[in-house]
Amino acid sequence: MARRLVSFGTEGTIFSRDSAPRTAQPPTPATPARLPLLVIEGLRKSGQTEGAQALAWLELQIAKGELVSLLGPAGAGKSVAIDLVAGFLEPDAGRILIKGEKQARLPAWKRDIGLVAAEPDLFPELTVLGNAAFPLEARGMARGEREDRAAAMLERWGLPPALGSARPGSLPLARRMRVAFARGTVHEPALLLLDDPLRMLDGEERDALAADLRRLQGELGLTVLHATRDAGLALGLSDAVAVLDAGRMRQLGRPQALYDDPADPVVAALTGPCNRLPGTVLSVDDEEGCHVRLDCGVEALGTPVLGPQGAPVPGGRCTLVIRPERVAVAPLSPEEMGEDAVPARLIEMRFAGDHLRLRLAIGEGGELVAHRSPGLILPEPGAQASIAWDLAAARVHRD
Ligand SMILES: Nc1ncnc2c1ncn2[C@@H]1O[C@H](COP(=O)(O)OP(=O)(O)OP(=O)(O)O)[C@@H](O)[C@H]1O
Repeated sequence: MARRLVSFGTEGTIFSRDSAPRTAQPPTPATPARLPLLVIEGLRKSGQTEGAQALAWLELQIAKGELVSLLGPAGAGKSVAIDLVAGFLEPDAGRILIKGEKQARLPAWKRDIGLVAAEPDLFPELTVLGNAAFPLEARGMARGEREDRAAAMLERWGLPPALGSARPGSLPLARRMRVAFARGTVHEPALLLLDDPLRMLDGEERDALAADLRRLQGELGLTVLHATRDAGLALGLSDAVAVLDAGRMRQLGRPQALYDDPADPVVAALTGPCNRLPGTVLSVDDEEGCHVRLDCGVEALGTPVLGPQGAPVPGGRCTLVIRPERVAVAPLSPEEMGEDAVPARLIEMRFAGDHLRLRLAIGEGGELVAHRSPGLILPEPGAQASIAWDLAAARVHRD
């Protein structure tokens, strides 16, 4: 592996939105450059069972015109967070401010929000136009004006005027979701809450709606808090992403900073495919990086991360994290491949469209995955191979 210095300082915060050095707890909340439209401070909600935490800690700010995603697996607390901001649930602790106003004790219908959930939840007895106009009707707007505005908003979301008189039940799901987006934005809410609204769509329909959301967010100046389980969607759509796991926010950052510099192995796994290789730290050096003996016996180098558990220390347990696309693979001996290359054996190679997925055996019972572009010269299954990575691509986290 090419040796180059990527040292991590002790200043900064893992909750910074920039790819600043990773540091230990306690976290400092992210501070957007612009005045925050939404402020969430120390938000907490207990779960439905004794002692459980539905949301153990959430702290973030969203500036006007920004889209921030809550990314986490099923049960991470994303919907609970959205429901707390919407006013459907009362927090046990913490504060929510929208445009500087405290939201405590403000019922949902008085909050300056729009909401689109995973199910379109349209009113079956109303027409498409009636559904889209509903928030304006609830605010007492005269029929003519609200129908004009609703028709214009439906069109922005890609629904032609002829559909206005249809019942939502007659439309396919992708179009019903678009009606729900029109209904969620027609009253120009200060904050748009999206509880995984693309979850049930797939393929082109999903991509098209995601692209329209991003475009209309800019055109309408929407400020958005979006919840999703899908790392690709969160990273591709958002100005910033808050990674949630078991009710706790683990890291907040810009998409690329999160992907390149996850604060811990859990964030690494939640933000994209990664190899997590357990081992013991042999040495830590500013120039040479962190020298690790993996449990499979292979010695490897990575950049030490000063994360929530502290920095890796010699003799301590650690996890070396490396993204599959950062693992170079060649049908060569380690000597031919270069300094710090590791002998490997190809177990399996699978075609995955834009890349090939290689499973490789290393050391005694070790295994890792590499993604390589089709067209590269790669080893044959079972044949000799070597792998290598750049020091900056591998991260060593203290366990
Ligand atoms: N109203 C509620 N009050 C207290 N706890 C709740 C409430 N609703 C859900 N929970 C609990 O909070 C935890 C998080 O659930 P939540 O629905 O927020 O997860 P999620 O991240 O949105 O998952 P998914 O992606 O499956 O929607 C779960 O353990 C759930 O049982």
